[in-house]
Amino acid sequence: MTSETAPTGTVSASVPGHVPTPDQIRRAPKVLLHDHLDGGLRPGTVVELAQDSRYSELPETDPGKLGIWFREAADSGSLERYLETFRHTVGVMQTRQALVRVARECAEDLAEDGVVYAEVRYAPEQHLEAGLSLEEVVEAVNEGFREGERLAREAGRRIRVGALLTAMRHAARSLEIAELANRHRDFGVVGFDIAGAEAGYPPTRHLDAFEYLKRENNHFTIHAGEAFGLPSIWQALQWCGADRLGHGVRIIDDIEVREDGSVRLGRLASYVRDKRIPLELCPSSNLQTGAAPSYAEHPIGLLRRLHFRATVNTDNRLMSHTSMSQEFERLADAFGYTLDDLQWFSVNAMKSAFIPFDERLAMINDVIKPGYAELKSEWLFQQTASTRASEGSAG
Ligand SMILES: O=c1[nH]cnc2c1ncn2[C@@H]1O[C@H](CO)[C@@H](O)[C@H]1O
Ligand SMILES: [Zn+2]
Repeated sequence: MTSETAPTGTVSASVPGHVPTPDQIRRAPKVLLHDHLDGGLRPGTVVELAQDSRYSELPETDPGKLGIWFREAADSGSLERYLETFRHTVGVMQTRQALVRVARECAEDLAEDGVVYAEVRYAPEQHLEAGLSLEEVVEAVNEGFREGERLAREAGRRIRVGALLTAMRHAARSLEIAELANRHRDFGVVGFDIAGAEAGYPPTRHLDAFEYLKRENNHFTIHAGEAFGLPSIWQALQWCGADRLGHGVRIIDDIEVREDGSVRLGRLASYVRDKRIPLELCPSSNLQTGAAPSYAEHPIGLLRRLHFRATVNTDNRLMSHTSMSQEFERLADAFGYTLDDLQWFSVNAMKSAFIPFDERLAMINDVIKPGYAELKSEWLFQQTASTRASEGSAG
């Protein structure tokens, strides 16, 4: 497989340290591993679905105001309060039509943003209030993703979307959801996850689900190291056997940066880095829940320099008012990332996806690398043209 390219600061010979423009970032092929279906609805869709289903609890009925409400309510500094906002999105996602629509729009919106591969997660157990079965929920979401992929293709964009089935960590249905994920494997579902409030709900509560998935040779990620620190990450990896960490940002607590700039990794941080455990980092979400103070101080800067298998993700596009392009833009602003850095994150993410290795490799070699190469060569020729023009006007 491809090597993980040079660390920050070492730019390739062909492209000097050029911070990409918003347009280049949007056109760059991006890979998204951590995005919640119920955290990414269009505000206008929430309003319309609420009208259709006579859901009367929305705090605002104007789409613009509702979008702002979600962002502000999620800007709470605590994961628990952030999660309260999902009551309204889950509230309007209880019928087959609503699920198909939300999934279709999700695929379309991601494709429009230049995402070429996405794993989108949701908790089927939260969509049963109007009488759907777990199977019907999964079928509706899969149908929506397939429709969205098709509509994106018709609009000249390419995206592939896989689903991750989430079990809620405070509930007790994880084994059932793991079995559901296993039944729908190869039919749109690529893995399993647990989410919800972290403190007080360690991943080991769900050991039976993880052991079942391991026996089935299936894949899973675990939300860990977001609102709670190292013990949660350690349990997720060493007790539960997670393939990836949802967030995992608190691994930073096991890394010491000394005054002279040298760095010492603890045993757990070394394990995560050396075993190439993918970190599904979500910068904007972390700022809202208080897991990081600012983009510039977000641990992703250090984790990238230390060659952790870091990936960039949106978590909840509605609550964080973000997109993959936005996350990349914020990081490029904060850390001066170039197209080479953005390619590194995208290749890291593609390597860490739950689809078969040959398909990941094809995405890297046939889609991601050529996409970045195109942008870099475009920029190179623009540079040559503008240098010539300025030489011309000077002479
Ligand atoms: O960042 C997060 N940490 C933990 N749980 C989350 C996060 N974002 C969303 N959810 C939870 O996952 C459920 C299924 O998608 C959502 O309903 C929400 O409760
Ligand atoms: Zn999440």
